[in-house]
Amino acid sequence: MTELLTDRDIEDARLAEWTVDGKSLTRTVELESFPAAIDAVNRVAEAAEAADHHPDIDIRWRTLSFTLSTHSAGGLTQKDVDLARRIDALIAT
Ligand SMILES: C[C@H](O)[C@H](O)[C@H]1CNC2=NC(N)=NC(=O)C2=N1
Repeated sequence: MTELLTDRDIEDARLAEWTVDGKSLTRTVELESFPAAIDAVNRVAEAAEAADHHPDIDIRWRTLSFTLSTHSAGGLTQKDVDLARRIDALIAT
């Protein structure tokens, strides 16, 4: 099983756009339009499936919220940090 990260590990990862609640990481982003938001969701979905690690995604018109947690570990792992970085790259404008 993948190991849980410490608070220090998460700080050191410097995920500037993400907020941490202890057991999950969240980033909310506003895209330029609803189709642009859906395109972003599709890019993230493809990366998530390839990594076999899946975010919770909330879609509200053109605002997306991604919430990351490793359910099988009961908290944050390196998989979440890696996926956060992938999401940052995939939604960068
Ligand atoms: C079998 C497969 O690896 C697991 O079901 C994966 C799939 N995607 C997952 N995604 C997330 N976020 N947490 C998990 O524990 C998880 N488990």
